[in-house]
Amino acid sequence: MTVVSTPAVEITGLVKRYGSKTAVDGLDLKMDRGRLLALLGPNGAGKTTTVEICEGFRRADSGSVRVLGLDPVRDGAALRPRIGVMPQGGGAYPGVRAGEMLGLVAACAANPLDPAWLLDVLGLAPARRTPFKRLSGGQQQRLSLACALVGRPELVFLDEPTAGMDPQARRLVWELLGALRADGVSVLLTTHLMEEAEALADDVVIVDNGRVIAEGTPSALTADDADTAQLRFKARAGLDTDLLSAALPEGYHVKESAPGSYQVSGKVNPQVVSTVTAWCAQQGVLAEELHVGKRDLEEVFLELTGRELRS
Ligand SMILES: Nc1ncnc2c1ncn2[C@@H]1O[C@H](COP(=O)(O)OP(=O)(O)OP(=O)(O)O)[C@@H](O)[C@H]1O
Repeated sequence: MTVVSTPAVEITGLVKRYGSKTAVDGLDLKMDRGRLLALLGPNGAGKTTTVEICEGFRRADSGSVRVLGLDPVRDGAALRPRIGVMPQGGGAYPGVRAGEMLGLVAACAANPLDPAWLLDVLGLAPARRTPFKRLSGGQQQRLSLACALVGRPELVFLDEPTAGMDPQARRLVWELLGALRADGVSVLLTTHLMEEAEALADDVVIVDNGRVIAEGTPSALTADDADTAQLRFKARAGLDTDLLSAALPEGYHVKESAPGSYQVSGKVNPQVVSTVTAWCAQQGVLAEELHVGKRDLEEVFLELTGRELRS
């Protein structure tokens, strides 16, 4: 007998308005079990709203949302023990100690992980007696992650899990998320850090203005059309790209994909690089961040929207 498992998350035509503001505007998303999916987008794109609807904290205005095959509002009681939630900003009783808080959450689960082990893995063992309000922002975030994971959820929602963490703490969290994924846990995280999405995700969904504007594996999203390395650089906005295109061999074309970000289409060779830098020098312009190679997710976003991801 073939067992067809329902997707971890399936969203169709999701719409959510706050007054006259449409935060989510017809969003479709499907996430299979055992995947780590990063919902990537700039501030205000609708990521948190989407995740909160999946968690059952907010109601959709229209559209359909299924989490592990269940309706997050109607079937909330059945769903809650099976999912882990790390909300943006976290929160706890200010006086509760880190270890006590995790112990309390663990006590509510049928088959919890060992809280002491989890504190250790997340670098929180030395802080286990520290009251929540005295933990650093990054420690509070890690404790919030520990609380989301201690009940061995099948699916975890993490809203900007590493926001405000130093690089070392971020590395610990990335390692733990990698281990979860290896164990077959499904993870949906939101981020506006493209490095995070590239480092962790099996699948990336880029949202902007409440809609999906691109989706796929990180390598599919960043693959160039011609499968060749391309040349990109930054300089002051408004360079005469027609003039620069004319200076290049036939078939090459330069476009300003966003103010001050330039992209040369065509296969890069040493002569093209030298012509571009020489032409900029003639204009008295410094070509900065000269980059030959595949696009990264930041550049994919820039090309799709003409805006920086971290706006
Ligand atoms: N409770 C609310 N009342 C009114 N507007 C809201 C509310 N929550 C969110 N919004 C608006 O809805 C839009 C989407 O917000 P949301 O928090 O879902 O985006 P986001 O992608 O998670 O952003 P960020 O990366 O900043 O967390 C934004 O314009 C936001 O200002």
